[in-house]
Amino acid sequence: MSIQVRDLRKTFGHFKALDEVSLTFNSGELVALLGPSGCGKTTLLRIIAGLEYPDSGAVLFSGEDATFTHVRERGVGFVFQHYALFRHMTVFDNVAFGLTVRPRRQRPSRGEIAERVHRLLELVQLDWLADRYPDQLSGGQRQRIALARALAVEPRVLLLDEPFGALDARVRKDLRGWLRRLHDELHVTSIFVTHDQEEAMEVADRIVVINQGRVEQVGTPQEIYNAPASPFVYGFIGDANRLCGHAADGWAELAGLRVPAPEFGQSEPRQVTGYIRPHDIQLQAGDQGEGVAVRVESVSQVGAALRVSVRIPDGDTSLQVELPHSGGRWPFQVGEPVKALPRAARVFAG
Ligand SMILES: Nc1ncnc2c1ncn2[C@@H]1O[C@H](COP(=O)(O)OP(=O)(O)OP(=O)(O)O)[C@@H](O)[C@H]1O
Repeated sequence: MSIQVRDLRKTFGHFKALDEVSLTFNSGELVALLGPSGCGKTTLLRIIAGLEYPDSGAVLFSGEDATFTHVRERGVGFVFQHYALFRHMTVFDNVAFGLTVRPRRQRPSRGEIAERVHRLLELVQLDWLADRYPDQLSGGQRQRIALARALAVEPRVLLLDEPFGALDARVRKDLRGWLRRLHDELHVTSIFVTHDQEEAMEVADRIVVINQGRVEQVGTPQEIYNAPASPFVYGFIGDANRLCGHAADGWAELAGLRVPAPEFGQSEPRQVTGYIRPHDIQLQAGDQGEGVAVRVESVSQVGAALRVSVRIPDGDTSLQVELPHSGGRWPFQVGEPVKALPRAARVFAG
């Protein structure tokens, strides 16, 4: 099922939590709502769920207005960060819950419920825990059971609010891969909230970047990473060197680095801010050749990459550079003069 939100606004007192938010979530897509704390992600998710109503604007499910449809009638499944499974119920009964509380006429038979619960427990690979109680599970297992429980009622939409937020880094990483695979199997339209850019990049088909209640950019993880639409997105997604300078005649001068700036064709210099990814800077040993002369400040190896910090002499600007490194001796030593040449940059006014 597709979901559309149109011109959503929501205020709490004088505070604008959502400001003219319009988005389309395609049927069967897995979309991440990504942004810093307090930007409005959860408010948007709650409005889609029917747990909150907007001040104005509309929510459409498969093209039909569902803005004020009751949460029970929307056919949504939820998983929250601290999803309280019923402590006095076994895993089996927790997953069966949504089916057993249905009115008699809509309720599947006991046999059908048992079959569906076991199928879901197999899907989340925890069938062997059916008789345990929530207190006897790890945090990661609890979230998988919470997901099985949300899926039991065959929701048309799955909404996940920081589902792995409370888990440690290792378990989070495992569960991300697992969620992606599960989604590929089920294709339920799913929206998940996260403030973790790596999680969004790894799991989502598309990412919606939100800042202060407004949509900054929507795109695939590659689009968002390779072509950030605003300084905010540059600062929020991936690492970037941020440099101030001036631009005119199609070129920008950023702390001594000269980069193309085709949007600034005017002859009067304008103040700009440029962003350069660490892996978009080339380093060449010595003081010959193209680029700006810099000095190596520090070198460290992180996995298969070499992180080099270099200092531009006229001022106190440091550049972070990332180079692939397959082992062996480091090509640059601290204190050495090198030439830095940016291969790609993006320049914004101001
Ligand atoms: N019921 C409420 N009453 C007053 N203010 C609220 C209410 N719910 C949310 N807010 C405010 O609206 C803003 C957006 O909140 P929201 O929970 O949507 O942010 P978020 O992006 O999900 O943040 P986080 O990642 O920290 O959960 C916040 O500043 C929050 O304090």
